[in-house]
Amino acid sequence: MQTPAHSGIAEPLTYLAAAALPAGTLVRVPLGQREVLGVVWGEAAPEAAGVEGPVLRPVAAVLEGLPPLSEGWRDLVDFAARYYQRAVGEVALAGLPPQLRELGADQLARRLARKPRAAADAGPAGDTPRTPTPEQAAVLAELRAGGAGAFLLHGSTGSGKTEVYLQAVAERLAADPEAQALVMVPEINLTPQLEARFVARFGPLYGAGAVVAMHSGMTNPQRLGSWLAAHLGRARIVLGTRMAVFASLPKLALIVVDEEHDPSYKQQEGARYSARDLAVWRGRREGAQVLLGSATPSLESWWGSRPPADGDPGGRYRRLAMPSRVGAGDLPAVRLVDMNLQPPRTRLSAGLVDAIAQRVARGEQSMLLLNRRGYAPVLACGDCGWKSECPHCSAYRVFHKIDRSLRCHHCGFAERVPRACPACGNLDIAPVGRGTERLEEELAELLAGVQRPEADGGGPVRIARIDADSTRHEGELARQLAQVHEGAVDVLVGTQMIAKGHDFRRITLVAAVNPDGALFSSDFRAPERLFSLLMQSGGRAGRDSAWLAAQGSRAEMWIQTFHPQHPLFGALRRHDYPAFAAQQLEERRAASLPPFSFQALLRADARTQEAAQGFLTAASADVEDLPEAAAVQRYPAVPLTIQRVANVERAQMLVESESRVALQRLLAQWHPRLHALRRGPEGQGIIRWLVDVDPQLI
Ligand SMILES: Nc1ncnc2c1ncn2[C@@H]1O[C@H](COP(=O)(O)OP(=O)(O)OP(=O)(O)O)[C@@H](O)[C@H]1O
Ligand SMILES: [Zn+2]
Repeated sequence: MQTPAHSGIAEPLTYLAAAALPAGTLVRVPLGQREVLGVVWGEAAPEAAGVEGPVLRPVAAVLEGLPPLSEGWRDLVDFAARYYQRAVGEVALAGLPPQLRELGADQLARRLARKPRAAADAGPAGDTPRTPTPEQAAVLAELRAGGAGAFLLHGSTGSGKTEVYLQAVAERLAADPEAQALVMVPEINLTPQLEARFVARFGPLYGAGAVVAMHSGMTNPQRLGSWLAAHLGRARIVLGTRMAVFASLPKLALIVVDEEHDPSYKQQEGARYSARDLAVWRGRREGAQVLLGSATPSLESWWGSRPPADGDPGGRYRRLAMPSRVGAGDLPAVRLVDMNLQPPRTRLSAGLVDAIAQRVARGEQSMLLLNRRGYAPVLACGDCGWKSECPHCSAYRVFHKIDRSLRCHHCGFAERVPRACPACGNLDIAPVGRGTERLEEELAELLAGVQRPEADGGGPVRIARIDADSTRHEGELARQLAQVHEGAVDVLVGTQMIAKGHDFRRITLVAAVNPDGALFSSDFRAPERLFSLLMQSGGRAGRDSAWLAAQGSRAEMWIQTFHPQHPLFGALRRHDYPAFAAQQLEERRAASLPPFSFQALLRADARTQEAAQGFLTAASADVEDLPEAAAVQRYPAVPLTIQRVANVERAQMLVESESRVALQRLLAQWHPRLHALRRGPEGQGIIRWLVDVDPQLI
């Protein structure tokens, strides 16, 4: 069961039961004054059956009708808890649907008695498999022959990875009438298309209930429904986000991790697990095949799938490749615009505006990427130098013109834009820099004279914006994406939300307006993220090669940069992920960074930066005596990049080792000491501390 957070109780608690309960049984047990959900984790050691100490309390109820959670599932939870330094109960509970916690035994029995949806209502019209391209066929053959184990599918954007997933799943399910598949995607609401495809493909075969979704956008009853269907074996396919890695799938045969490089597979609170890494672990534990797919694999997975070479046995994953686009289309031609050669303060180069205008006139769509929402990141006074700082965070509040607000994107603090400078009264306060709102506005001005083709009804250019602001309301994102797919939009402006996975058919030009920021970040993973973001967004252009040819058009990716000589752009121009990866791995090896070393972050939040750092420094000294300490480097405590959020000071300490085992051992022994430290004088003023194993953001 879930014990109170940070109580330091990491192990299961012991209860009395009238008869032996098999491990994995779901029960209700008393905890303090409450009755909570629990999972029987195993039999208590005889001495725990308490000669001394408190009298054991009995189990309150057994959730009848639910088969016990499998040993494989419990092992997964045990491993995740140990590896990510959390309590077993916390991880187990996080892996179960929230509503299961609230239901009593009777309520659950009633819920289980409810009939599943009839197999007849198969939902939308079916979707027939396509004849695989030669590359798809080769990959499917390797998967068929490959058996259990992990595979990395490196497939270009538009190479038809989705079709490979669909057919690999179909083969598994057809081979065994009970087999189940788990398909994970980074953010399901970004790809409503995909869910529809799976339902259309498998609904007619196995009934409407055969495909269930699992993600945080669902209501609690929906999540319980999906979980039960999977646990009881009624669902054959679970399609979900990172949380789905904990789905109870008694007959799991295949796990697919789409866009395996995506940072959203890493949970950023509570147990900070990587769903991708757990998927690989789970596949190995359960003898299931694991298929990781991406056009730009994470460097960890790329390195992990290297072929054997002399003296090197190679990686643990088998690498599969689909370099070509379906329909023999080309990847977009990459054009770098040297912003040093543009007139000062140019935001959109004349060449780019012209290229967009031409495409609008031909009835093609363009897409502009700017990874910053709002109108302008800062509002400033030209007289006294006042800037729109957030009073609670070490960050500026962003100017949103639409509702004339200044909003902090870190703590949410929002105010109306002041009429005059709050510091000196000057009326002339101005936005500095630019976000998607402003880009949309400027674009409308620059393209004001452009007409759409008469054949399509003519009229002025239609610009749309997709970002976290424009899609705040339920269903809004799906509606806006549908508009783009229908061709009701000529130019789409947006943040990285528009870069991912969408199979847009009429986009022929993609532009990254200002990607330079990530080139010089202090986070060693920033170039990797930038490269994949650019590759991914470029991949939205020219996906329908037949239509493109009929248009007499070419797909292009434009990049505005002040650093056109940067090697990252060189590799991007050639669509050469392997070259980029090789260069990055070289640097990582030289600097002993992952995947050549293993990291964890110890973080402390406190009222003052001194307290936070002091706690970390003391924590570091506290493990000096451990035998592993020599093999695990602990760097000095430093403030986070955004050091203060909502009046809380944040500091972190990087912990690194070339030995994963040494790092894990040290962390395990550190845990109880950190709890003790928190209670002591060094813990004064500490609000919370946490450990992030294999951190993605440094
Ligand atoms: N064998 C095939 N025959 C015809 N069309 C196909 C085939 N396989 C895939 N397609 C089509 O090709 C397009 C691209 O496929 P898909 O979206 O799966 O690419 P992807 O590899 O997932 O790309 P990305 O990484 O950019 O998301 C889709 O419209 C898909 O329907
Ligand atoms: Zn703030």
